[in-house]
Parts: sequence; structure tokens; C-alpha cells
Amino acid sequence: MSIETTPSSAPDPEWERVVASYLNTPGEAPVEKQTTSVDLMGDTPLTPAWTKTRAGWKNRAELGAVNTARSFRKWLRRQATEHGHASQIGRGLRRTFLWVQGTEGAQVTAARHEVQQAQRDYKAAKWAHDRRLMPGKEKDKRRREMEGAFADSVSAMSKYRSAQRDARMRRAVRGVAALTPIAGVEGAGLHLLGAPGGFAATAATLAAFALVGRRTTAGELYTDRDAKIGDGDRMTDEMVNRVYRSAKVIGAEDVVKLLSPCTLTADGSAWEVRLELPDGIPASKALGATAQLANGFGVSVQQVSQTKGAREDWITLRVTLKVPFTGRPKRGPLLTAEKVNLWEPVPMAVSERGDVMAVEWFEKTALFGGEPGSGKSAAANNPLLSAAMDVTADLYLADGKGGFDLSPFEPIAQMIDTDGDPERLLAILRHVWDVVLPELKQTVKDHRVRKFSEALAAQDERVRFTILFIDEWASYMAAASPEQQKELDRLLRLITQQGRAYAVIVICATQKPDSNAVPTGIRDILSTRWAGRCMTPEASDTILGKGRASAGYNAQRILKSQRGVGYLQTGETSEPVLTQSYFYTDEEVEAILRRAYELRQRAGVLPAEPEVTILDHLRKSIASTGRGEATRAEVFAYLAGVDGRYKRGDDESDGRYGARVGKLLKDSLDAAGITIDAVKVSTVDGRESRGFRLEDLQ
Ligand SMILES: Nc1ncnc2c1ncn2[C@@H]1O[C@H](COP(=O)(O)OP(=O)(O)OP(=O)(O)O)[C@@H](O)[C@H]1O
Repeated sequence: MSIETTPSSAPDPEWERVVASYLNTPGEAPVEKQTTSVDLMGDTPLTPAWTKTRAGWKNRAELGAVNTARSFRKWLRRQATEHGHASQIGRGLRRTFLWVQGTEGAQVTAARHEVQQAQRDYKAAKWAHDRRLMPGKEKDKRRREMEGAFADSVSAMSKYRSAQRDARMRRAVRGVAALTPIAGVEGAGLHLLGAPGGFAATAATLAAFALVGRRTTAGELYTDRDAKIGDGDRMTDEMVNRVYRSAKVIGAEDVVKLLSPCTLTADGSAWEVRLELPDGIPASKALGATAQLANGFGVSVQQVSQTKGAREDWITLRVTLKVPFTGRPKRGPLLTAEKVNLWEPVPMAVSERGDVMAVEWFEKTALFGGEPGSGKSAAANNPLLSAAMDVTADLYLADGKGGFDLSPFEPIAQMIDTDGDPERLLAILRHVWDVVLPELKQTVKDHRVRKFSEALAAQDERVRFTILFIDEWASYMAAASPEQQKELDRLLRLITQQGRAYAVIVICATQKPDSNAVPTGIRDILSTRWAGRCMTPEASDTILGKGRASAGYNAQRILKSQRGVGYLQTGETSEPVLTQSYFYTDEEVEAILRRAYELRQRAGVLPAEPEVTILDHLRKSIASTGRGEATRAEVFAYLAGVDGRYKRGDDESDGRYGARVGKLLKDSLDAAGITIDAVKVSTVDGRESRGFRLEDLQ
């Protein structure tokens, strides 16, 4: 959450007056209005009420502590440079001393030099005059010269004295000018507050000297030019402009206009600012320069996110202080939900800002993509488990990888394939296309409406959601014959295209999102996309759409340590949003599905138990030996456990029992149209016997 500063939301007195006179008809008592402090210039930040609550104060205190620690670190770094405060004070003292001393010293030196010269001239003239054996005229001339030199020497001496006096006087005046405020402040501080006042006055004096010495000898002032968020500096207007310039998003002379102040979010996890790009620069240019911006801010590329605003030139920039989504996953809402209504948006993930991302599923289809381990099964679990908790949703599930991800859904799924068997998937698609969809279409026709709706669902219980989830389509295609491939492709296309209006939700998941993974024609109509970590920007684009990676939405940038993180693009938001999906552990999945089972049992919508055939029993009896084959005795022992007719009578001999149940098994297989002959197999202790092999059954 960020502290909004929206001056425009401050009360407008003119408007209030108009509204008040409109509401107050003549004769009526005037409407009593709440008075709020009016911000006439609209320039005071609006302080949300929550900041004055206990939690608000606590948050502020925490933020204050974080900021103080950060400022202290920055101050320490500064002290090692020539902009350190000790250096500044030293420079200030030197400069003040030089100012008090002034430039009169040069004039005094010049005057002294004049005196020395005049005295040298006088000595020379006197020496010339004092010589003997000189005609009288010459003697007179030399006397005059000597007297002239003497007068010059006296005059130079007087000028020198005057320069000295003048210099002393000026220095005294400047000294008094410099010392009076210091003495005044010190005196007043000591007089008024005693020792603390004296300390405060000394601090003020030092601050004044620091101010005088703030420029270095080279004339430089201290600036935040190199300040980086990664170094613990705060985001400033100047920093944002510098970084956008160095990232070449804007020109050297351009300026980005800040639409909001640079604010640390309420939870202290990120800096945020809304900005307006200069004319002629599209938002996509800024969105595509995330790596360069991250460099400028001194953070990793995962820490910078930009979202396009309502206008092409508006951007919200967010720089987190740590790599997001590396902490513990958020607790999923299904753990405590009693049931789910799929007609309402289903919470799926949490965005970087901590917003819950909820997805509407009616008329939606989805594609979950990402390299193995990126968390797509965990992400896809969100709609699947939500659907499980809505008793009006029927689940048709197929796992091309033949893994265990879907096994816990088995008791509540209408049809499921967990073996990656294309024939089984074909049976599921045929059932949905031939049985389910026609019934749903008929329901719509009966009500003479165009499509399903929540209101219709309240009237008619035939209005149900149908969830068709296919994990790893490519694996099915690889295992299918060319005819099966064609048929699978045809049915999936038809169901996806026609099912939307009848609440048929097709969800595909794939490790390698290309045209083999999901046929291109189908991929294009899958409206909701979730892109987990990908190997290449191209793979990311295959899920999110062409050009997304270069516009800044590149799932290749997601780190391995960011578990379950992916770009979520829904019909509701035009831009993909980086999110971390809710994660349910295996135990949690089972607990949710147990509740879903009970809900469905109470609602009477559990799928009918599939009939177990004699072939299923035979298969299981062989599988239970773990050898891929079973002796007749082992098969009969298993069958005796599931069917009373195979139990041995008390007085039945080995031979008679074998003959009786052997015939019983043969008759049952014949009735099912299955012919399997007993073959030679090995017993547990390696001897030979007659029995059945699993591969023969398959
Ligand atoms: N949202 C999440 N929060 C925390 N950890 C997660 C999250 N999502 C997935 N993980 C972790 O990542 C692991 C792999 O997840 P998941 O099985 O969903 O990946 P996947 O992409 O489906 O892999 P595969 O393609 O091999 O099936 C999980 O076992 C879990 O430990």
C-alpha cells in the first residue's frame, strides 16, 4: 500500500458552496456539513486516516527506523570524501581566517618595499654627496638630490605606516564581524540554556563553518549524483531523472515529470513514483529498458517494475528493496474456504504490491506455461481446486506426463487420465463433445437465452461448469497415432471454440510452449495466460504474446529462487502482472479435496463409480505381485478377496477348487469377450507354474 498524495482530492470550497446551495432549498435548515481543513492551494499531501491508527503509527515508526539506519550509513560513506562534514568545517574555518586576514597584507608589503627602495636611494645619494674633491656646483646638485631622496624616504615610510594602520583596522572590523555572531550565539546559548545551550550554539557555529566550506577547492558541491537505491539511498526526483537519462529512455536534456512524490511504500518494501514521460517517448521504450534502469538504481532487474498508466506517457515505477517473492509463499484462501462460487473471481495469486489477483473463469480459457519446476502445476491447482470446491463444476482431467499431480482429484473427477494415454484422452474429449456440450446447449435453448449466467444457474441445476484440464498436450500427441492426433486436435478445437458460452473452461499446461505443445489456433484463443520461468524470451512470448518480452514482460528474467512466480495476464488486465501463485502442499491439496468430496457427496453430485470388470481385477491381481506376472493360484487368491464366488469351500480339494474357479474365470472372461490363455510363468521362489502375464492383458 502506498501513501497517496492526491492534492486534487482535497476539498474544493467553490464546489462545496455550489452543492450546498443546491441541496438547501429556501426555508429549509441548511445542511450541516462536516468541516475539514481546507487546502486552498491543493498542495498539501492528503494524509490517509489509517496513518493515525495504531497500526499506522507502528508502520511509521518502523519506516522511521529503516530510514534512519539508511541515512546514517549514507552519512558515514560521505565522511570519507572531501564532502565529509569535518572537511567542510575545516575548509570553512580556513576560509573565514583568510577573509578576516584580507588582502591588505599585499598593500602593506608593497609599501614596505617602497620604503626599502627609498632608503636605498637616500643612502646612495648621501654617499655621492659625501665624497670630497668635487667642484662646488656639483656638490650643490648632489646635496639637492640627497635631500630629495630623504623626503621620498620619509614619505614612503609614512605611507607604509598608514597602510599598516589601515590593514590593522580593517582586520579588526572583519574579525569583530566574524566573531560577534559566534560569541553572541554561544553567550546566548550558555546564558539561556546553560551547557546544553552552549553545545547547541557550538553545533550551530560548526554548521555555519560547514556551510562556508561546503564547496570544495575545485568549486564542487555535494550532490546525490551517484546515489543508488541498491546502496541504501532514497529515491529522489533527481535520481529518477538521472537513471532514465543514463538508460537512454529520455534524452540528455529531457526531464521526466513526477506525478507523485517518490514514496516508500507503507510496508517499507519498495520505492514508488508515478511519472510522465516527455513528449514523443512511448511507454514501451521505458518498459523495454528495465535492465538499464535496474543498473542505474543499483538493483537487480527483478527489483524494477514499471506499469503503464491510463495514458501512453504515464508510468508507475516501483523499485523493491529486495528481490520480490523470495520469502515464504502466501497462505492460500482455499485452506479456510467453505466452498467456492466459480461465478465470482477466484483468488489465484498475489502481486508484488501484495494485491490479491483474482481471475474470473466464466467464458475463460487458460494456458499455463513454463519450464519444468517453474510452478505451473501449482499455479493451475488454484483454478482446479477452486472448481473442486464448487459443486456445480464437473472436472475432466488429463495428464500427458502420467504423473501423480492429478491423482488426488480422481474421486471427484467425472473422467480422468493419469497415464498419458491418448485413447483415454480421446474418450474424455469425445464425451465432452458428444454428451456434455449437446446437453448444455439444449439447456440454453430451453431457456431461450444466448449463454449461461449465474441467474440461470440459480433456476436450473443443469447449468454447470465443465472444467477440461489437459497437462502436456505434446506428450499425448507424441504417443498418439496420426489418426488419433487429427481427432484429438479437431475435438479440442471444437470444444474450446464452442464451449465458452456454456461455461466450458479449457485449461492447458505445458513445459515447452510452442505450436506442438498447444496447437497455435487454440493457443490464440486461450484468454488467460500464466508464464512461469522460461528458458528464452521467445518461449515467454509464446505464452504471453509476441513482443511482450521486449516490452518488459519477460518470464526468462524470473529467478529459480522465485518459486511459483509468473506473469499473469487475464482478460481483466491488459498488461501482464508479475505474481506469485498461492501454493498448496500435497497434504493441503488432499485436505481441500477431502472437503470437496464431502461437499459433493452432500450435494449428490459425485461421479458414478466406474464398473470394475473382470479384466480390471485380473490386471490388479498381476500388478499386486510386482513381477509383471502371476500364477493361477495367486490370481485366484486375489479374486477370492474381491468376489465371494472365488472363495475355497471348506471341504474342497486343491484339484476341485482349481478346476471350479478356473472355469468361473474363463466364463467371466468369455462373457466380457476376452480371450486370454494361461501361459508358463515363474513362482516367487523361481519354479515354473501356469499363470498370466500383464503384457498379454495389455
Ligand atoms: N507458489 C509457490 N510458492 C512456493 N513454492 C512453489 C510455488 N509453486 C511451486 N513451488 C515449488 O516449486 C516446485 C515445482 O512446482 P510444480 O510442480 O508446480 O512445477 P511444474 O512447473 O509444474 O513442474 P513440472 O513441469 O515438472 O510438472 C513445487 O514442488 C514447490 O516446491
